[in-house]
Amino acid sequence: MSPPKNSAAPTEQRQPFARNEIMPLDLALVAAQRANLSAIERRIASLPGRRSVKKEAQAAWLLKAVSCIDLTTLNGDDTPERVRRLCAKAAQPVRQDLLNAMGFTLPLTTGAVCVYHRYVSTAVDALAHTLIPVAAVSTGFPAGLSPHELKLQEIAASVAAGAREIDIVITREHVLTGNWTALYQEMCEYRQACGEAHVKAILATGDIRTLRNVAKASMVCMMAGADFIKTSTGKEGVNATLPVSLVMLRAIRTFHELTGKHVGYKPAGGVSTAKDALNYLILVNEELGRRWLEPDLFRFGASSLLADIERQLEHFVTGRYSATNRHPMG
Ligand SMILES: O=C[C@H](O)COP(=O)(O)O
Repeated sequence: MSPPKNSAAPTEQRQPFARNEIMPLDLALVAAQRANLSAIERRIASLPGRRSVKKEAQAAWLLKAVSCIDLTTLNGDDTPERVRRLCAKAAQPVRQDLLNAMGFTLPLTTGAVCVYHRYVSTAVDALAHTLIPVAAVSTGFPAGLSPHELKLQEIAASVAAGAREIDIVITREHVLTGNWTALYQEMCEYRQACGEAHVKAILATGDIRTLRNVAKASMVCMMAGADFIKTSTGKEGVNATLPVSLVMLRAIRTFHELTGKHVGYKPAGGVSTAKDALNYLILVNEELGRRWLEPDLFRFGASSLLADIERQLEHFVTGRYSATNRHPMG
């Protein structure tokens, strides 16, 4: 895989964010969604063997990955100070001496900082000198079982506090009971409550049991105006995986072929190594093409991925690995 040109363009030069729109629910299209498990497994098994990305190209791809990270803290013991440290890391994600040694001169930031609603204003203040957007997990994250009206109010509060991206969680029950109309209705209301803020629909794929459900839920959320579809909260038993990603990327491709709309993709939860990141980038590149490898259409939801990427970049520059604790996140 050749290295990306313009690996991590400054935010103001990035592609303008496209918006999806609400379209009518097409239940026949939902019913037509399939997932062939053995074909999916064969496709994923072929990934690491067929493509290896080495040295300079790998460093370029890892810088691209950094620009697509939603740098995340979603813990019960989060504090304003932790969020401020995370924001500082998002604004300078890779040490300047490493960037200098690689001859990398473009500004580099993460794609966003992702926090609970409580810390949106803290993050907005801490990032005020940057163009980095704040993403809020709203709608009763992670289970999504708060009363519907409260979920809509939480979205409105996050937007009012300055969140430019809202990561909503769907009600898994709607998928598990095949109630696609309820899922569509819910998602449409979330989309409307977000206003100008971009909305990412978290499917919680580890909870919805089958890849066919993943394909159908992806399609319903896109019809209901989701700007991104996202795998997981990071709190399910199983979070982002490559097979689930393949199903969601193909749903995005089908939706694009049918509507011309570009919907983004966000694998989240458990993506923690540079090698993982490269596999996801390769899969997205092969399934959707380079257009989807920009921060307006691709993000990693990750709390610890950046530390491993920085470690690998340090190894690329110095030939030595440093301890993970030399790359604190927050
Ligand atoms: O949306 C992001 C996830 O919650 C982050 O999960 P992680 O801590 O496994 O990287």
